[in-house]
Amino acid sequence: MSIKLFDTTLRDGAQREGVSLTAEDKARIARELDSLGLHYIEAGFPASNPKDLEFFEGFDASELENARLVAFTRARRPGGRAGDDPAVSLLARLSAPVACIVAKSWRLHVEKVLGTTPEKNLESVRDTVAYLAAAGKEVIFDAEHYFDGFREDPEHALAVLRAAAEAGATTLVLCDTNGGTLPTELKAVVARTVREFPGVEIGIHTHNDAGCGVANALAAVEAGATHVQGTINGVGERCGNCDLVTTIANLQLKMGLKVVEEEQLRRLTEVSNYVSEIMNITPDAHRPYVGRSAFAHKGGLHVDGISRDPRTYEHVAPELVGNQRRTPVGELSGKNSVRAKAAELGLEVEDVSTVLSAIKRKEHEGYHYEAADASLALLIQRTTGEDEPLFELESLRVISEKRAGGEATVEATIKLYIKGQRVISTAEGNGPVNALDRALRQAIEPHYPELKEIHLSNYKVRILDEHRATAATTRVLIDSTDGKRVWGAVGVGENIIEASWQALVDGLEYGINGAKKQKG
Ligand SMILES: CC(=O)SCCNC(=O)CCNC(=O)[C@H](O)C(C)(C)COP(=O)(O)OP(=O)(O)OC[C@H]1O[C@@H](n2cnc3c(N)ncnc32)[C@H](O)[C@@H]1OP(=O)(O)O
Ligand SMILES: CC(=O)C(=O)O
Repeated sequence: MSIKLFDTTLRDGAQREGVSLTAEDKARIARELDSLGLHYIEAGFPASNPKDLEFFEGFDASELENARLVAFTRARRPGGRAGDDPAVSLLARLSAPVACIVAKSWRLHVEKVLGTTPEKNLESVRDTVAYLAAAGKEVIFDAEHYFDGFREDPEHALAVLRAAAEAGATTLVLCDTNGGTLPTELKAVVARTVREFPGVEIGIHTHNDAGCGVANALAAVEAGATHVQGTINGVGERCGNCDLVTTIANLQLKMGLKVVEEEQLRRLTEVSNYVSEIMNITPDAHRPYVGRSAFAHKGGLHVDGISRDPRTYEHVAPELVGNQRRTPVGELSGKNSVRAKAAELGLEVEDVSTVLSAIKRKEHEGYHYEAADASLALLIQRTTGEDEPLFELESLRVISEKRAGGEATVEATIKLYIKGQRVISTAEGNGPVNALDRALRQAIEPHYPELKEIHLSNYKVRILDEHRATAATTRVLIDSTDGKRVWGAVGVGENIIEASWQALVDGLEYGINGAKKQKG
């Protein structure tokens, strides 16, 4: 069975709250989706807004190697003529070779929203599809609210599809527009519809309002649908659409249906992250198959199993979808987790039990090493006596001053020994961490020129026991970067300056020693 993949990230996906794509963003995403081997890319609703029109007027559909470009519109208004309806006739003029037409298949909508009769609605469907087919377009027909419509009046829902098919639609797409249908019912309705239209391609378009977007699409394929619509990462209005990323992986790896080439499947993680990036959405680490945590094994028993055979705790190999296995270490880890993590960090550990006890003790104090590889590597080295501290601290002092009507100023003074030499350094900053960072760099940079390349890239504070109010323990996470890598460090204390200092020093020590090792 061959399945056609229809992506609507740029049309239905763009209806997600908070998303706004420029014509250039759409072009970039369209090229990326094309490289994934999708068959159709629905890039917008050109009659809706000037931005979508600009995209369709400016983008050369022949640039796409695999996919056909699709422009979307609604059926013409009841009582008129398709050629006179600007939202319909516009598609005939655009170069996109495929037109996707949405029309009502639920009587509630026909009567309440359009304020017309089922017969007039059928005329509108016939006229619109026939007009665009005559204009040389491949016409895909989206039957809006098909499952709700079928539940209320199956004959009417089927009549809408028949009108579209007779007028020249090549694919009839059954839409669970409100996303409330469950797989058992949906599968039965798809199977019945497939029987009614032998030889016609039946498609499925699902939403995720009942959490069944992907499950419903797969159920529809089992019932005979051969065209699947969805969006990358499931973006879409309300709770989103069927996630095409998960669906592609499931169709290919679980249902044995070859929908893309193997090397395209290995790009799934990259494409998912790329689309999140352009849409300015923080990628959910827990997305199936492609999330950063999708193959992260934290439980000690799990890491132990994985180290013997990955199939013990992985349903598929992460490499198949371009993802990778991770073994975050923490209080739930066992000795095998520490061995795996140390190997990942390039460290050798003989006495794993002592390191594991140190990690668990520190996590009990409030440290958390999952996002703090730098501090974890240093903890391992400190436990095994292999760390190389950059300096020895004598004291530090931070003064924050606020005068009435003026801005607050912060000054930090650090006294330390470096390579046997006592250094005193004072610097100002816009906050205590900034002032400490400046004073420390001033003191140690002459001895560690690598420091010039290292910058702080993120600073996060978390209060661990909020009920203790201002006496609460604070955990600080600092990310540092040398422009090529990013590493995290953690500090904990009742005093936010002390917690920040620990994370700051760990971040710099890990960065400088790593840079020295690389040079060496
Ligand atoms: C299920 C789906 O995802 S369908 C796609 C939904 N996506 C969007 O709505 C995003 C883009 N939409 C838009 O930019 C605007 O809503 C437009 C340009 C389409 C229409 O804007 P307006 O003309 O101002 O109408 P408005 O959105 O307020 O109301 C919709 C009108 O279309 C009619 N309508 C709704 N569905 C359909 C349909 N399938 N076929 C024909 N007419 C329809 C309504 O009856 C209403 O008519 P009225 O103006 O006579 O009251
Ligand atoms: C067409 C469409 O987006 C829907 O019915 O959900």
